Amino acid sequence: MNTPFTEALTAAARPLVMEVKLRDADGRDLLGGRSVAETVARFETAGAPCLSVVTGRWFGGTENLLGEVASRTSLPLLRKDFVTNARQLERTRELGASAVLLTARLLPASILARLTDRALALGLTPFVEVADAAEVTRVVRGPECVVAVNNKDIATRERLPADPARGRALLPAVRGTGTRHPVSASGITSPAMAARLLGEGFTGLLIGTELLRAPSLTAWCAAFDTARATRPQVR
Ligand SMILES: O=P(O)(O)OC[C@@H](O)[C@@H](O)c1c[nH]c2ccccc12
Repeated sequence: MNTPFTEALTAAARPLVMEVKLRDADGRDLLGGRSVAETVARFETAGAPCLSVVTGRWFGGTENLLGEVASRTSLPLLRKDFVTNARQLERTRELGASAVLLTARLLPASILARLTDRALALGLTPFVEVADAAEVTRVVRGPECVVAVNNKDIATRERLPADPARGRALLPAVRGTGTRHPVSASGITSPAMAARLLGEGFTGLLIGTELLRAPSLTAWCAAFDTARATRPQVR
């Protein structure tokens, strides 16, 4: 099943899910003096196919933030939060998202399966985040999900540096779920790293901090395009 979120990601020249996140895990501001509206406009101008909105309060988010972003753009939106029940999924839909983060680390297998079913029934793409091989085995309905490898550890509130080797090791298992959208998420810190992950076989990337902090998004995207063009694709 294709949804606006997966369609946009598949069709994108640059398959980057650009993230609106107000603060990092230590409470430091990430918008750099820009308003939410300006941040959304900046991502749209850079050609983002879809956006992620962090509503989790660890990162300064609220449900209102998702509503605000939805009122500013018609791009498909992913809600990133620690969703644990069906009511939150309904609310996510009401607020205008088209995809929702389900964090395998936080959810027992039966709950992950139930929330995946419920999200799909509501027309939301499950964006299932995994961090190890055991979590990958708990993904259900893989062909209808985005399956994202989180390069950071949510158990340490993502404070430690990213481990891109994790994605490389897990990619075959992630593909084995049947997903058409293996994504690499978190801790992507340069255009070269982003290009390398796509070269390794990820079909999309989720990037927050690095793009929010980039002095020029145009320059970042140009460097990314150059890095991609000079890297052979290994598939
Ligand atoms: O800013 P980064 O390192 O590019 O990471 C983005 C995103 O993956 C991160 O914000 C995130 C990963 N898992 C989450 C769960 C809830 C909220 C946010 C997140």
